[in-house]
Amino acid sequence: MCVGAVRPKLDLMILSARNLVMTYGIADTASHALAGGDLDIDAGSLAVMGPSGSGKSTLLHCLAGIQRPTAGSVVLRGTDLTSMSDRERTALRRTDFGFVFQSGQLVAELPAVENAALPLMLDGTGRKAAIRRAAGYLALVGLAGLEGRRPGELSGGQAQRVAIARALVTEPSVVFADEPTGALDQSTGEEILHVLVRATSQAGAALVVVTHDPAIARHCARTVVMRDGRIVAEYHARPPVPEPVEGPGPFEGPFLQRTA
Ligand SMILES: Nc1ncnc2c1ncn2[C@@H]1O[C@H](COP(=O)(O)OP(=O)(O)OP(=O)(O)O)[C@@H](O)[C@H]1O
Repeated sequence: MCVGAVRPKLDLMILSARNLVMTYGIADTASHALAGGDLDIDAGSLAVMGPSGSGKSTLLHCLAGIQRPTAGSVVLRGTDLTSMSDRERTALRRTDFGFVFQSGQLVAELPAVENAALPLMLDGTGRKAAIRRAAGYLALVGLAGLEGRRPGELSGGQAQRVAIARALVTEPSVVFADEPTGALDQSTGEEILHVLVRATSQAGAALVVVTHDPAIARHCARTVVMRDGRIVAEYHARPPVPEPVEGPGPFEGPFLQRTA
């Protein structure tokens, strides 16, 4: 493991969804949460936006193998998740995906470093090695020195940093975050998103963030907008404009450029 170094990626396209359909209920009561559509996820950060009920969480759950779609495929580096058994998908989630939820969902009795090490210990890594690796990821998210604090002794933002370290500790291919800043104030939320984008990039993982907040989505390199179960728009952030070398010039902040 090399925390902080970019892991080489041989194949840029990590996850591909094709013709995704998710229907809840039947006949008159059917609700079409995903109405068919494609999405490719490669290295970098992707925000999924859209109004309430547009299908954001359902899309995330299908991409992450938590739910099996009614139709369509989700392929992780050549392996179709939709043709796997529940047991196989559960095993794949543990090794290939990391998750960050709205509130950290940390174990109150355990110190930060043990919370971050939990996925490794549950997967059979020895305690000492797991804790050493978790401490590296805590440092990556700016929590060096706070390894021994229990969740009750951490701020909301610090707790989310522990959750980010926990999501990265298994060295996943993709980190999925569902409204990861929803329980934080605006400035802490933006700070945490910045940490999440930077840490996942440094760990060599792709990031998929569901959010309703454009200020949060702006931290991601790419944004898709959903409506009625479909992706209806896609934007790419412009690369940051270099600082002018001499003299004051017009400031151009990062903004979104519509590409679809
Ligand atoms: N378990 C379920 N049973 C029936 N319908 C569901 C279920 N889960 C979601 N839905 C429906 O599917 C549609 C999409 O829901 P989803 O939660 O994916 O949307 P969302 O964009 O994430 O919404 P929010 O922003 O409010 O979380 C909605 O119409 C919702 O009511």
